Amino acid sequence: MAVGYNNVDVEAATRNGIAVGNTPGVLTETTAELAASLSLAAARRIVEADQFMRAGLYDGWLPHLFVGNLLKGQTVGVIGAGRIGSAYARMMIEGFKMNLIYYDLYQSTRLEKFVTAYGQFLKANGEQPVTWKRAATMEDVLREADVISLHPVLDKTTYHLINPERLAIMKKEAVLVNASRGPVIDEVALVEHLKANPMFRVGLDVFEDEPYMKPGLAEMKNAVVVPHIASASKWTREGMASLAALNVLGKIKGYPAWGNPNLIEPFLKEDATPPAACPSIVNAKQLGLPSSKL
Ligand SMILES: NC(=O)C1=CN([C@@H]2O[C@H](COP(=O)(O)OP(=O)(O)OC[C@H]3O[C@@H](n4cnc5c(N)ncnc54)[C@H](O)[C@@H]3O)[C@@H](O)[C@H]2O)C=CC1
Ligand SMILES: O=C(O)C(=O)CO
Repeated sequence: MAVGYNNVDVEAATRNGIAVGNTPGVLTETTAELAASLSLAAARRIVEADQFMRAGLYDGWLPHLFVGNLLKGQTVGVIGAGRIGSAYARMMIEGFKMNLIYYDLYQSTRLEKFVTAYGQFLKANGEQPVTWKRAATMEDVLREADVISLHPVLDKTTYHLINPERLAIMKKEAVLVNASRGPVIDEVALVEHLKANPMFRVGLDVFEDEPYMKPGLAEMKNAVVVPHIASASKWTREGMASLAALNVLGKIKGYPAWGNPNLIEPFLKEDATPPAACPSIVNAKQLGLPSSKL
């Protein structure tokens, strides 16, 4: 069960009349929160400092001990401003008063409106307003942002989206976070970049050859690594299980596909019968399945 389905050959499934279900929406905030956690952990060197403390190396406050990056007033870059990317952007903007630059194939009007409104609120309170920019190219995001989080789907257009050339244009003290899919980053190139740029930091939830890391990554102090736990909250995992089970049940019962997979709340109510529909079938259109609404 997952929202990402890059590991499924949807074309082959469609050719064989097989419906492919996924679990959108219930992972959005949980995954965005983990990306925000990785951003903070990398920017403020939390894991390094924790290891230092546990090793008994702390012998008093020092002005330069584990100095990291301040987020307030800096720029957050989002590549792939869909459900999760937009939720992450809102957290970083509202939580840390960061400015936004994003790159997506589509305009995220709702996100832009949110930043504009929040900027006006800050201004009305005598504070520096936050700003947003939709970048014309991914390179613009990489050049300008202080913290960059990757949230696109994995497909041919995003495979090794972060490569040696693109790493080279990022700021030397940037923070890069990936809670999308491992192969979005060329991990061998990343290890080399981390070695050459000790102030460059990453927070990774996903890896190119999961469950393995590329040689050298585990030794890098400027990398925070966690084992694909972005969606690991109880509410989310229960929601994923419910959506997956309701997709299967719906197919067995011959129900139509739900009309709007971005609006899955009716399937999650504990005190109500779920709609007679499959919550999210990604190849519903290609299979010619009828569509249902509330
Ligand atoms: N680490 C984890 O546990 C989790 C990882 N994921 C990953 O996150 C991905 C995104 O999930 P959602 O936000 O729900 O999907 P979404 O479909 O709402 O957002 C994906 C966004 O990527 C954009 N995009 C596609 N190709 C692009 C390109 N070449 N350049 C820039 N943007 C591009 C799309 O236009 C879309 O806005 C999933 O496909 C999955 O792989 C999702 C949940 C948990
Ligand atoms: O849903 C997904 O795409 C995952 O990676 C698992 O949470």
